[in-house]
Amino acid sequence: MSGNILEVAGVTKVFGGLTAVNDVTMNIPDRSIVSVIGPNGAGKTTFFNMITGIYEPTKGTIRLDGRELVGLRPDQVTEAGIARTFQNIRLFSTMTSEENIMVGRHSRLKSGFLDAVLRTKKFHDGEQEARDAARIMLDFVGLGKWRNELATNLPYGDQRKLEIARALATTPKLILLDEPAAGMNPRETEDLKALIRRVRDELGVTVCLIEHDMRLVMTLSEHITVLDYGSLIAEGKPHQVRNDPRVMEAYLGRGAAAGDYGKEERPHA
Ligand SMILES: Nc1ncnc2c1ncn2[C@@H]1O[C@H](COP(=O)(O)OP(=O)(O)OP(=O)(O)O)[C@@H](O)[C@H]1O
Repeated sequence: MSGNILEVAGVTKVFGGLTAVNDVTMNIPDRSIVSVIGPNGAGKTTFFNMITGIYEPTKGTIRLDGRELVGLRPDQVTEAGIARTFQNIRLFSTMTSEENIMVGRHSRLKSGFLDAVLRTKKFHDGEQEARDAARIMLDFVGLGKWRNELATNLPYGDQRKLEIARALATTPKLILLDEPAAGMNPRETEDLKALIRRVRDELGVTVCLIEHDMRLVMTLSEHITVLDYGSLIAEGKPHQVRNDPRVMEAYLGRGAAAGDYGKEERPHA
């Protein structure tokens, strides 16, 4: 065993004439918290989309615990042990918090279509298991009191936590969070930071985030990978990346302020 939960080697994605991700190699150690950063359009989301099977890489390999993921569908990647949240909230607004998580749990249910139609014992057992798992996850993220509330009625920060709970309900080995702090106020961001640490420490789930909030990235990450125009331009511990001239140039070149680069691009609450 290499000690890496994920090994991405030489991954490239070309859209027409544009190379969105260019020959990126990145290893994520098991049970670590790591970040992928970079200016807008650097290729971060495309990178996540390749890991999760939404896009097939033009080149390169992606291994989870030694198993090749390239060629798998998104649901098969979830089944293999990778969960994710998206940049924009993607909850079902007409469902309760609990139901939103049960949907996330779906890929783990063993009963099939016929079991559902015939309402077999297997179906009921599966349904109960999904409900129990949803409650455990709601309690874990501190949303137990919102169990029967429509997702759309939850405060913004709690909706983002609900998305994390839904992803965790698939019992992943690795969770990818795409801009989890976007739009959060400082108190919500602090809460989020504590939750991400608990996901790793208490559930043993490896965390990889894309994030523009540099304060969060620098205080939470054990390792940071920096992309610019699709290429990896720097990586290392937060203090190494923060002081890397290539990183400063990548951000400053686009008019960001030193020390807080990237942040002014967000409409902050
Ligand atoms: N499906 C697609 N077809 C064509 N071009 C795409 C597609 N998806 C992304 N791109 C392009 O690839 C480049 C990288 O985009 P991507 O969304 O991965 O960047 P990002 O680093 O996540 O940016 P942001 O921080 O703004 O979310 C951009 O130039 C984008 O326009």
